[in-house]
Amino acid sequence: MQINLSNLGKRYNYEWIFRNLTYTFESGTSYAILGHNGSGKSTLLTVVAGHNLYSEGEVVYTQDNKIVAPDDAYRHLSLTAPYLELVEEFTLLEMLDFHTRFKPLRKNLSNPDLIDRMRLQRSKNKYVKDFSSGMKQRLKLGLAIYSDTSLLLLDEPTTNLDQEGVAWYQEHVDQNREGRLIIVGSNIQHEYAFCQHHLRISDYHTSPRK
Ligand SMILES: Nc1ncnc2c1ncn2[C@@H]1O[C@H](COP(=O)(O)OP(=O)(O)OP(=O)(O)O)[C@@H](O)[C@H]1O
Repeated sequence: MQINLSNLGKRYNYEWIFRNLTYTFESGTSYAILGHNGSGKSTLLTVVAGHNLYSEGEVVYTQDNKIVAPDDAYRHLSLTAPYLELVEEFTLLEMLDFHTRFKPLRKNLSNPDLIDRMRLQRSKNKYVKDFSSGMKQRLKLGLAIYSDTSLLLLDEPTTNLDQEGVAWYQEHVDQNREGRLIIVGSNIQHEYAFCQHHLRISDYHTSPRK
């Protein structure tokens, strides 16, 4: 997946979050969107994911040299973010069955294989609502990283993870980078250390922002 942003701008009410953003995210490359709290990292990620409307400019998605209609872009992407909820009423096995009906897994992994990779074997019949916050984060990351998508969007990926969880994230994202466009929204170096390019969202502010 390649994404071209042209003069992109997003406004909430009368406040411009970013403006005049022209940038190309190349396929097979990893990018970090950097900026202080409230600078607009999540806003840009949700706009790129098509979950949030932009106010001006253009977003063009290209896959294998063919333009992807914006309404179809969601088929090619996976996103994880603190504000996205899991289905709490499912057990882990039910959650995976549900998710993989819409988003098959990479590398012909089965659902039990993914549970092994997430190191959640002992919790396969546990309800998601009874997971710890770190287990929920590992589940969200596992679903995103291991979905068979060419665009991986990671917003604050190590939220709620301990040191072992951070190492797990780094290992698994590294094993699943090849050929994919990855965009990380973050302020924490260990979340985006693997990214070749950095986009500072404050470069696209129209005035100082709090
Ligand atoms: N739905 C909304 N309506 C109005 N303003 C919003 C909305 N969502 C976000 N904002 C504003 O947009 C700005 C950017 O928020 P955003 O969440 O994108 O920042 P961020 O860089 O991801 O922050 P953080 O590092 O704290 O997660 C903030 O001023 C925020 O208040």
